[in-house]
Amino acid sequence: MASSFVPRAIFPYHESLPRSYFLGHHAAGLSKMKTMLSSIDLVIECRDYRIPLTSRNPLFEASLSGRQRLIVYTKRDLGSTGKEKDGQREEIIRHWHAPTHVLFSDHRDKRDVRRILNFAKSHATHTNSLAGMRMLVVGMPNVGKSSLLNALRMIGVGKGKAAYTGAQPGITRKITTGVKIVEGTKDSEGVYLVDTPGVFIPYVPNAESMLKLALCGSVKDTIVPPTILADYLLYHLNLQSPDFYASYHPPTNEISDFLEAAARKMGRLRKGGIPDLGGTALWIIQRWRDGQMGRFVLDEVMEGGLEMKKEEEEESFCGSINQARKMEKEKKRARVRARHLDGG
Ligand SMILES: Nc1nc2c(ncn2[C@@H]2O[C@H](COP(=O)(O)OP(=O)(O)OP(=O)(O)O)[C@@H](O)[C@H]2O)c(=O)[nH]1
Repeated sequence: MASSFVPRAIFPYHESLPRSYFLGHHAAGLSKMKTMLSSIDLVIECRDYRIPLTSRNPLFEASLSGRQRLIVYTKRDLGSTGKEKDGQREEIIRHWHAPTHVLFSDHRDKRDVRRILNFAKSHATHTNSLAGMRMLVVGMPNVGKSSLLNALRMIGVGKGKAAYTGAQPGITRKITTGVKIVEGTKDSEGVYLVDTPGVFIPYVPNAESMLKLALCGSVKDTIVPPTILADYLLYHLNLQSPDFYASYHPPTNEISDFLEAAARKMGRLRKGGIPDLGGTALWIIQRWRDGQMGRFVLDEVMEGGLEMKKEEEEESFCGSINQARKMEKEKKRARVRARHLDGG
């Protein structure tokens, strides 16, 4: 019965989860961004509205400082239902970043896109450059950079898609040439936006952050086992409301029961009628990513939350790529040694 159901208060710790997804094209993209910085007037840094703390990449702070920044929290439609508590959350987030300007966006909402465009235009009037203004859009993989670029171009100059977008991370691999998003005038060439590849954090400070990033699509779906990810989603669904999955199963903390019932209901069966749990897990996760299984935020947003996050990063050496790689290798070696000792 729903009334007697008690959701899990904490999610079990999964030590074996990978904590790194820093790929070659992430490192290459970041170094190219640094070399371009002198010709850039404004950096638009995208973060995911559902994980406003976890999708912050300290590498951008370290590498792209010295340029004015606009922080855009993307995919607002997937984390907000426009209620009072959403407004309060956004106020706290604005407060975290003051005096840096913050905007929230759903790339299909013209008002949101216009707000970003207006910010770019007002920045351009202060730039006073005959050659036009160049902006860089940066952020974690799959956060919605290319979708935002396309939306700005459509509203700004009425032109169609200039960048590929996709449900998996890593669609943009290279830095593009600038795309016009605001027409020029007799005094200026207009505003150009440069798309960049998503850059992942060198070392994720804890296993739960990795689960959040994976759930929001920042790492490929092959990196974290889908049933663990679906279990993490179930944990959050239960904290919000088990009603979100009422058409598949009554309230439960048992991921295998839930996936089995959903697989049977959707006819996702293997040979011999065995439920396809992995495939069903991915399907459920995708439904949540599409906003069809509740719209909510995974990070706890509170005053002082950003400062606490920065302290956590410093403790876990998040800014040091080499150290992170070394730690990851050492952990792998320790796991292999432990397996040998167990005779496995
Ligand atoms: N619901 C919703 N989906 C969005 C929004 N912005 C982007 N998406 C979706 O998120 C996915 C990733 O978007 P992209 O624009 O390709 O992300 P990216 O940051 O350029 O990805 P990389 O190529 O990894 O750098 C796509 O499926 C988009 O349709 C948004 O505001 N709301």
